[in-house]
Amino acid sequence: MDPIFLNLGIQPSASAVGSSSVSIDGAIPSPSLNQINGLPQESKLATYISNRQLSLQTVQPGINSSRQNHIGHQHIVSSSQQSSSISLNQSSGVHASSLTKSLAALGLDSVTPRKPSLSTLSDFISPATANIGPALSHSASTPSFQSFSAPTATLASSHVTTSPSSPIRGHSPPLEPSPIRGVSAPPPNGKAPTVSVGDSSAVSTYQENVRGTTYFYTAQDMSYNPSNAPSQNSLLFLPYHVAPPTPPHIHHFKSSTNSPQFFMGDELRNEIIERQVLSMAQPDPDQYPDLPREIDMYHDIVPLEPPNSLHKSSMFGYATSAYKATNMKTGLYYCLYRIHGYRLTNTKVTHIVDIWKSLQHSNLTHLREVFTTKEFGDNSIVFVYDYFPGAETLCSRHFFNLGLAPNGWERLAASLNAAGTSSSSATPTTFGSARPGLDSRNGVVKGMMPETMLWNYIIQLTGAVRAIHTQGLACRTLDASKILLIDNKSRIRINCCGILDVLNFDPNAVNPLAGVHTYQQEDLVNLGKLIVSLSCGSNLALQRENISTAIDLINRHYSRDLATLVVCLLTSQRVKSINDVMPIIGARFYTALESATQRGDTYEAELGKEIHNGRLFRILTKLNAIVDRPQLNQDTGWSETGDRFMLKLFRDYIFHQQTEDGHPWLDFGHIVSVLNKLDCGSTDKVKILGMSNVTERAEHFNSFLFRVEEVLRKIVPRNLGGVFDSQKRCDVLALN
Ligand SMILES: Nc1ncnc2c1ncn2[C@@H]1O[C@H](COP(=O)(O)OP(=O)(O)OP(=O)(O)O)[C@@H](O)[C@H]1O
Repeated sequence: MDPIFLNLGIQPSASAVGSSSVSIDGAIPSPSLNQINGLPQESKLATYISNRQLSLQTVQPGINSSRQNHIGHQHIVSSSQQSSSISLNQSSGVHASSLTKSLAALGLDSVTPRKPSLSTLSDFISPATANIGPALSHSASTPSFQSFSAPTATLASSHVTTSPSSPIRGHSPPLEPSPIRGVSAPPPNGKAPTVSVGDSSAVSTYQENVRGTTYFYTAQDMSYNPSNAPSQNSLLFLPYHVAPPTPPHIHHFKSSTNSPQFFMGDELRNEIIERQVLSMAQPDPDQYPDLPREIDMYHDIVPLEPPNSLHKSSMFGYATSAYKATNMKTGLYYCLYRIHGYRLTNTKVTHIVDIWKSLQHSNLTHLREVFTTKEFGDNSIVFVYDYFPGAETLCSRHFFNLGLAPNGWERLAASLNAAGTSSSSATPTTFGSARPGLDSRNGVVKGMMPETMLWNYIIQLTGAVRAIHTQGLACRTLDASKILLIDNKSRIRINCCGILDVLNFDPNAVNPLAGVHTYQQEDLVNLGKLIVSLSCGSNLALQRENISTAIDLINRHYSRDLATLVVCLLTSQRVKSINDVMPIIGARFYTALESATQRGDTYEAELGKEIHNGRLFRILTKLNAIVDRPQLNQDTGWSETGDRFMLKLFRDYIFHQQTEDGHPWLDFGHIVSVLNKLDCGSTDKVKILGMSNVTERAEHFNSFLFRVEEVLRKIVPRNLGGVFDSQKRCDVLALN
């Protein structure tokens, strides 16, 4: 596509009844410096706009006229204001056959060939990673020194050369932010900065004096030329943020839909929302009348188990309860795992607790701290773990949720008997359908876990156990009731590690960790038992009288590797170390790695969409904080009056457009495109027409942005700060 520079000119709209309009059109008047947008003469923005417009007029006439020959005529009028209207009006003889198409061209295509403005890529590509140049700005917060491109004429007046070793001394700190956002300016015409030849550390510096304050800029701050980029010199970067399509490697392993994927996929969104809702749930005070308000450094105590479910844990020998709680200092959620009626007698145990605290693995719930409390009315010891909203134990997922309990095991065993007990007569894939009495779907016998899922668990569990053993500890909680499934699919974490070490701590032992080797061997046996119980869908499979039937089932249903692994773990031929399991897992590691990588890719693609959404939301928040405040009519800082009225017109330009025949015109692409132009401070122009109290002029997107920022800088501490500060997540808005 030919280079197109939007040149938005004044052209009264035929259907514009009101007194003002914004139109996209041809010629641009060249405003004098002190007329520009009512900005003070010394304003960098005023200087920049003036020079930019002059240079556009002198340098680009051919481009402007050629563009006018290519773009069809359009006329779209805003409906929101009787007194004002906004129109897109491009002078050309060609008829507007498709409004949407042409506007899309205005919004997106027109920008393709242009060199990037300094701020264009800043939100997403850091100079370090993208290698595309320095000083890319970010529009989400206060303008930074890096985001400023100095105006050409003013800066040309002086420049100095310095090096990092000779600090610049100025009247004011050199990093003072400029009000200009996202304006790209070429280096001063014909006045290149001085650079010390042969001294690679030298930095070219410009200085500008405004009302007695000296600002210093490096050449890198002032301009960015992609041709200077070492490895990207043949690329031009879009000066706007546009949402790219889903990457093909993601698209092809997801179910594709016809609708454009602007937002995160439903499945992932629902999953995340569900977890967020759960993590913020509060207990019903009627159901839990005795719940303490605070325990140690934690408040908002929420039980994770139903009321009246208290029972003695078979693993710990004490009654236990799990709560979600919020840490007072950090506001983070944790799981408080309480052991009822336990009195800690010796503090030497802190040594072991410290080792557990230092142990981090993606398949373990991290132990954060241990404390004792009497807040529950007894002596309790509380183990604080990371909290995973919606986590459920493997026991509840696989043993109770399949509709097999309580007689699942019996049914499975009976099915086996009905099918005959010869382990050599069936293959894992055909067994289910070949044997009467066994309900099989997709080659999986009901009640028995699919082998791929089993291996997936085994890989994660052995990874965690390996990390624990390497640390000189033993897990001791390898049981389906102490393994959490933390998503709806297959991510698991071993829970409650370290509790038995504390509960069974012998203060008189010479070496409290002396029994670790024995416990590690027990871990291996427990892993074998866990595999058996998961394969058969029941803990009953582990009972002495059932175990041989269970092994027989495994032999018949699963691969030889799995059967071998179980036998090795459970019998005397068992593996001596967790590392011995790795060769049996073999190439299945690749499968696990592959699916983890694919998942990572998917999440990254989803995250990419949300980056854009969050940014545009921020812009909209800012704009809407200013427009339509009639009660503040007397204050010239707001959109109902004077110069600020243009912000309201601009809002209409984004959202309230009409076709020539008066119908509302909505195009998501237009909205996204315009917001992106605003965000990056595009130099494209929107022409304001016939406003009663504002002279006709073309407005850059960056000057709208400047106005929004300027007003917000004034009002946020006064009017909005309180509102947003009271929100826990005010950083998302980053208004100032
Ligand atoms: N770190 C955690 N994050 C989120 N939920 C957790 C966490 N730890 C435990 N839970 C939840 O708390 C509940 C109780 O856990 P617990 O270990 O007591 O299970 P249990 O089946 O009651 O075991 P036991 O029979 O030994 O008491 C479970 O539903 C579990 O999902």
